Amino acid sequence: MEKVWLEAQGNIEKVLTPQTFNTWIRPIRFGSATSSSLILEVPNKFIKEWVTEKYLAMIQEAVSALAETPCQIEFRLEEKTGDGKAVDLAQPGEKSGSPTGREKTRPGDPTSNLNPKYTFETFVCGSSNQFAHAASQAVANKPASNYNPLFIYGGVGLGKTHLLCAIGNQIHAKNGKARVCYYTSEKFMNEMINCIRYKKMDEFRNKFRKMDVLLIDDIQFMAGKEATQEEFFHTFNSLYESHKQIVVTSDKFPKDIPQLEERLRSRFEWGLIADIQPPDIETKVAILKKKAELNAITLPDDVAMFLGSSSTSNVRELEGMLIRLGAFASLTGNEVTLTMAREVLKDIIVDKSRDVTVEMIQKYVADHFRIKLAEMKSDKRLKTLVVPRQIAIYLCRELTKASYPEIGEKFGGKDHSTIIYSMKKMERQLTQDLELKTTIENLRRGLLS
Ligand SMILES: Nc1ncnc2c1ncn2[C@@H]1O[C@H](COP(=O)(O)OP(=O)(O)OP(=O)(O)O)[C@@H](O)[C@H]1O
Repeated sequence: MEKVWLEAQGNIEKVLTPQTFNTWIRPIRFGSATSSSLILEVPNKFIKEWVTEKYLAMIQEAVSALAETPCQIEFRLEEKTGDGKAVDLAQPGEKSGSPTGREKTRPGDPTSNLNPKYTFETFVCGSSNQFAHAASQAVANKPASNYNPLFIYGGVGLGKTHLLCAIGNQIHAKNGKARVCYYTSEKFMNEMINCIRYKKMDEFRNKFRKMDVLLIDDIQFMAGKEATQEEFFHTFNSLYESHKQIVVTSDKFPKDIPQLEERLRSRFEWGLIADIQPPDIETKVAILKKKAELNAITLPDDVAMFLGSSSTSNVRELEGMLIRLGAFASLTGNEVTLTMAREVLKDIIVDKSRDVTVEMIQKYVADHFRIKLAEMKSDKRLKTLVVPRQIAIYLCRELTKASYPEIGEKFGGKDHSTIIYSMKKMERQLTQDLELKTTIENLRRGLLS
């Protein structure tokens, strides 16, 4: 039967393009046979899946014709000649590959594309990204082991590149000799085009295929670029078969990337797919605080909250606002305050407070303290009424554009000097009373949500 298979392969070669034949059919080897079935060996599960889907009928026909009897075809994964285990990049001794495998990374190596600031230490983990964070850490601790490929997807500016680089940086920190390559898919494509132009494709292929870890950012840019996908597909297979780690990021789930070849899509789905969701307010605030610390910007809690409550989930945009505030503060020699933040960012932050009215605040605060609206507006001096009233006045000033006289008018016709006095008192108390501060923050958050 082995002869039958070799002959069948020859016949199939005549009807397929050389590229297709070499990719899918040539690697298939004779395994064993019975009178009515043929077991063929394929080098990996990707080829097995693809060939079963696309070429099984053709192979069956070719073999049955030569054997002169209907023949069942079964594919089996080839036994690896090596140990078949994942390479632990933390153990330099286990590495195989090209003679340059033990060399230190040199300037100009693709590793130098990694942003050194994007590490796990600088990444804030919250409920929105904890799965992707954990998966990335697992991959960084044990590359090419459990999650290969790792596919990270999520919206714009949610930290995909950060995690991708963190994986690369950690692997590299553990083992300086690991060949870690970070590329955006766009750069991969541009470099490939140049190499085709200058007839350097062998160099291009060798460069990627000798990597221990390949990190490709924004894979969705490969959509519709057939030649790039084809090249990446071969790079992928070559690395995967050599037990090298592949991590890709995308703004979409594999099946939602338009014009992505099925064979690539299925490969991405073989491994682990981890998503990053938009951060909640708490995570946004925690990220802002971390970024402020890293950039030596003093960021008061109320300002962090103000930025965190803005409608954007894009962390890059939040970071931009923070840097702007920091720059403004340092240029004017002032501290970052809420008033300053509101002024400096008035064109950027879609200020939800614009929708908040004095009446809404009065009702919300009155409900919170379980007092009547009429009591809120009255002149009664009971402490149980004075505190909510002063808090409401403070929030009116903070969240609405109403002037002191307008606020006074809506609080039972009080004079504007009473409102100013109330504001000043509240500002003073806020510097000493943490409980009051928390109450106001919660009320503010409730009003803006
Ligand atoms: N959880 C986080 N902790 C700390 N920084 C974060 C976090 N998420 C995002 N960032 C920061 O936000 C910025 C944008 O992140 P990044 O570039 O990784 O986003 P992305 O998802 O790759 O965006 P794009 O879709 O545009 O490629 C970076 O400066 C990154 O450090």
